[in-house]
Amino acid sequence: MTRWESYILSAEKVITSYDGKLPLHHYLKDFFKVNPQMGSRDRRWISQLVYHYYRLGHWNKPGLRVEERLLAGTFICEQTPNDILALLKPEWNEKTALPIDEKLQLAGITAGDIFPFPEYLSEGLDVQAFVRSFLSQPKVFIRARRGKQAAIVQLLQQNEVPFEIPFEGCIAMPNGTRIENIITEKSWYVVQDAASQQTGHLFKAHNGESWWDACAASGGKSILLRDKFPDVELTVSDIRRSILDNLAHRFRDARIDGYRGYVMDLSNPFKHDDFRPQMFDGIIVDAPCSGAGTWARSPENLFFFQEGQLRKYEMLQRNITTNVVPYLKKGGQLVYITCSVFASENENMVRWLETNTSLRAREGGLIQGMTLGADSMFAVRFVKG
Ligand SMILES: C[S@@+](CC[C@H](N)C(=O)[O-])C[C@H]1O[C@@H](n2cnc3c(N)ncnc32)[C@H](O)[C@@H]1O
Repeated sequence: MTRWESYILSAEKVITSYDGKLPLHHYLKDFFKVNPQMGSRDRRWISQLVYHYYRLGHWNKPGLRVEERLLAGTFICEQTPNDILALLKPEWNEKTALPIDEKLQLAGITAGDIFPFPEYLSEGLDVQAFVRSFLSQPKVFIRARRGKQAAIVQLLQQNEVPFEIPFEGCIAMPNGTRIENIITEKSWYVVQDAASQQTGHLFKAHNGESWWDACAASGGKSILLRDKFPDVELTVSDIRRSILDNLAHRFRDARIDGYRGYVMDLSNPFKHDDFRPQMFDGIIVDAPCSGAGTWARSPENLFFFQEGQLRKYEMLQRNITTNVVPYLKKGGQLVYITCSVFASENENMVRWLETNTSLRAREGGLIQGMTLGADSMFAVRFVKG
């Protein structure tokens, strides 16, 4: 058996045992841990094959074999000839540099095969660009902090790292760039997708105000808020202690201090001695969601997605947002964010909140990241009437 055939076999092994419950990169890590004989080149190729497989989303046809789909994925997603196609599908190997639409046609795959849910998408989304975005790994973005852009740029140039600056403070680099080895001072930057950085335009705080990042995760939005408004009083919460521990670690690296952190499940109405009605000037609800705007980074979620899951997210988003509104001052702001491109989690949720709560939408909408090689998100700023 050639090295390439054994890569295909290993990729098949991963795919047939993987059920989508763990993030794919964790699953692959565990797979390689129990297969220590595989070297770094083997690991890279097997991972790439598996990712290519999932990038084809919901494409299927009668009798489609895993190997056939792995080869189709490799043809569509790789831009240069490679040994796998040379051995197993030579007629495609010389065509890898063709435009993506021609390659899809040659492989007999349509955008609708990959993503058969266009009717659920948010208004105004460029569907073709969205589906094409699944077929390559997005870039990695950092946000330069506290006037450090020039110093970061100098380091990137010294290390011959190709980069772009799509807008002030945002630096895009090829995926896989080992930023931490190049910029060793961790407080100079945060890793944050371009779309996520853009949500900050809706944070219209005033210094001294009290803000609550209600679904804080590791604190990406909180750090953005504090960078813009260093004197904002910050409260953060999330559903699990381990998440807040990660946040504490990230805040230390970012030199953010003086905040209050709470473990809270906001899907049910709650009472807490430290939370009084109308105590916050601003609330950020970066809600749990389908994550569809980030599927180019995690194509396994595209593969396992079923439209029935949307209802669960819709209910969670309604409940979390409704449960935090009483803690917002009259005239205060709530920024609702998802990394989804589905209408039910985005504009339909805005309509529902306007009908069922005292929130009134003021500005914002869909942030399409595809042309930048970034994620897509949705963010709207409400004011409480
Ligand atoms: C999209 S992430 C937030 C990302 C974060 N704001 C950032 O910028 O990195 C959504 C977060 O909501 C949290 N979450 C999920 N269900 C929740 C619940 N019932 N109550 C509170 N938080 C919840 C998740 O644990 C997750 O960390």
